[in-house]
Order: sequence, then structure tokens, then C-alpha cells
Amino acid sequence: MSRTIAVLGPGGVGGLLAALLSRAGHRVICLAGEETVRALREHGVRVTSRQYGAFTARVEADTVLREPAGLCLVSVKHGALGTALDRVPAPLLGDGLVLPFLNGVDHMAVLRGHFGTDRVAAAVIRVESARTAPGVIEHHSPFTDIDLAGSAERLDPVVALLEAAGTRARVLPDENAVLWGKLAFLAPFALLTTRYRLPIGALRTERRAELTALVAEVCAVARASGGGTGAERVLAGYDGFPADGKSSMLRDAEAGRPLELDAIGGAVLRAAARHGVPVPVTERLVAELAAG
Ligand SMILES: NC(=O)C1=CN([C@@H]2O[C@H](COP(=O)(O)OP(=O)(O)OC[C@H]3O[C@@H](n4cnc5c(N)ncnc54)[C@H](OP(=O)(O)O)[C@@H]3O)[C@@H](O)[C@H]2O)C=CC1
Ligand SMILES: CC(C)(CO)C(=O)C(=O)O
Repeated sequence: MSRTIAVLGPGGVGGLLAALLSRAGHRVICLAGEETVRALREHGVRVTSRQYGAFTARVEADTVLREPAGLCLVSVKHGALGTALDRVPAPLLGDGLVLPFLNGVDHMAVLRGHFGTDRVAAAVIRVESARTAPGVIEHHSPFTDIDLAGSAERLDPVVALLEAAGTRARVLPDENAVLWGKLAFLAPFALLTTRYRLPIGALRTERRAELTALVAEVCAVARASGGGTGAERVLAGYDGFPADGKSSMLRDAEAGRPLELDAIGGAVLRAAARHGVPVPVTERLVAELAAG
């Protein structure tokens, strides 16, 4: 069934999902600043992908949501979340479901403050995708995997819609398991690839001992937070990742954009302090990255 889907922040993640959903027959309204709105209206979303090939998808675009949408995907960076939410008046969304794809955990409270607790379901995406210009997306990973947290009854139709658009998607019952499962994988990957300006292939061989120590710390924090996977599984995930894979944090650093350091490293440090988990490697890396 065709749905109206709003995408707040049509960048690496949001632009790819907008294009896939539009290609699958849904009405997609991208919400962004004026320059990106102009580009999207002019040429749609242009995707080059290792998984889906090259294609262009027409989407609608606006600076603010002006009509109800059944689904609202949120895919801005943490630093932009507060102002970006002005583009989605909560009453207009009505019964619509909000799915945030931001890395980290702290955005959930911000979104629930804006939309109400029940409207927002935790979601994570495993993908490597970058916006190289407004409406131009380079999707590097040969996979696009999504986990949603909540009841199967409510989320199975969303899984069906995402799978019909070409992603892999599943529902898990526990929100902490979903959010911390992703953060346990992401945080060491992001902090170390960015600190040493290396793709994952070089990092996992040249910096193995530091990677292993950091994964052990972050997995301990994730476990204490009620989610997360074992360290061996995380390391195996890095070993299976395409060698030229980069984190979105490394891409931000390379482009001179602000890093999501507080949302990723800061979230691990705060949870570690709450649960009394020692995290000396994480502390050092966050301090080194903050120092620039
Ligand atoms: N990139 C990746 O591979 C992955 C990223 N993530 C997470 O997903 C989230 C998004 O990352 P990513 O897609 O890389 O980010 P990008 O920087 O590629 O995209 C962010 C988008 O948000 C838009 N934007 C910025 N400010 C506003 C605003 N005020 N209102 C509306 N739109 C706005 C940008 O517009 P404009 O186009 O005009 O710049 C851009 O389209 C992050 O939390 C990241 O950690 C998770 C998994 C993988
Ligand atoms: C590590 C990766 C590429 C995995 O999805 C990611 O989520 C990110 O860098 O934001």
C-alpha cells in the first residue's frame, strides 16, 4: 500500500531511504533547508550505490511539513536536531510514526519531548552512505540493514514497507538492545577511524590492540545499559566490513564538519559513569578528538 512518508534530513541516510521508498511507489516528502529543497525539486535524489546501482528518484521537497504523513523518518545529525524539528509540527503528524536513524541514544528523549512518547519508535540503520552535494547520495556499503524496536503488531507493516523498498529490516522487542547494539558497534569504529583517519580495513590490522581494548570497554557499558552484543561479535563485524569502509564521523572530519562526538563518545562516557564501568581508552580518545 502506498504511504506518504516524510524524511527530515535527506542526507546520506535519509536521502538513500527517500530514494528507495519513492522508487518503491511511495509518496516521499523531503524536509530540508532551501538549497537542498531547490536541488531535490530540480533533479530528485541521485543515488550511486554498491547495492542498488545508479538511479534517480523523484521526491517532493519542502522546508516544512504542511500535511499529515503516516511515517516520518528523522535523519539529521544530532547538532541539527533541535532546529530541524521546527519543520515537523507535532500536531500535523497526528497518528504518524516517527523513526529516528540517528546514531547514539540521547535523541530519543528530544524526539519524545517534541512528538510524545508513543509516536516515536527507536530505530537504527547499518549502512555507509554519504551526501556529496544536496540531493546527491553515494551509498558505499553492499548492505542497508535496519532494526526497529517495539511491538511486532505495530511495526511489522513498516518492516514490510522497508523490505519492499530493498532494505533488510526486522523488529526487536527491546529498545535498549537495539540502540546499544548499534552504539557498541559504532562507537569504537567511529572514534578510532576518526582519530587515526583510517578506513576500517587499515584500522583493524594496524590498531588491533587498541580496537580490541575499546570494544571491550564499550561492550561492558552497553551490557550495563541493558543492551549490546559480545565483543567477539563486534570484532567479527569489523572484520567482515568492506576494507575501505569509513564511519560517518570520519567523513565529517574529512569534510571539516562538526563531529557527533558528544552523541557517540559522550553517550558512552555518561553511561559508563552512571554504571561505574571503567573506560580509560574511551576517555582518552574522546579527549583527543575533542582537542582536534
Ligand atoms: N552516513 C551514514 O552512513 C550513517 C549515518 N548514521 C547516522 O544518521 C544520522 C544522519 O547522518 P548522515 O545521513 O550521515 O548525515 P548527512 O549530513 O549526510 O545528512 C544530514 C541531512 O540533514 C539535513 N539538515 C541539516 N540541518 C537540517 C535542518 N535544520 N532541517 C532539515 N534538514 C537538515 C542536511 O541538509 P543538506 O543536504 O542541506 O546539508 C542533510 O541532508 C547521524 O546521526 C549519523 O550518525 C547512521 C548510520 C550510518
Ligand atoms: C559504522 C557505520 C558506517 C555502520 O553503519 C555507521 O553507522 C556510521 O559510521 O555512522
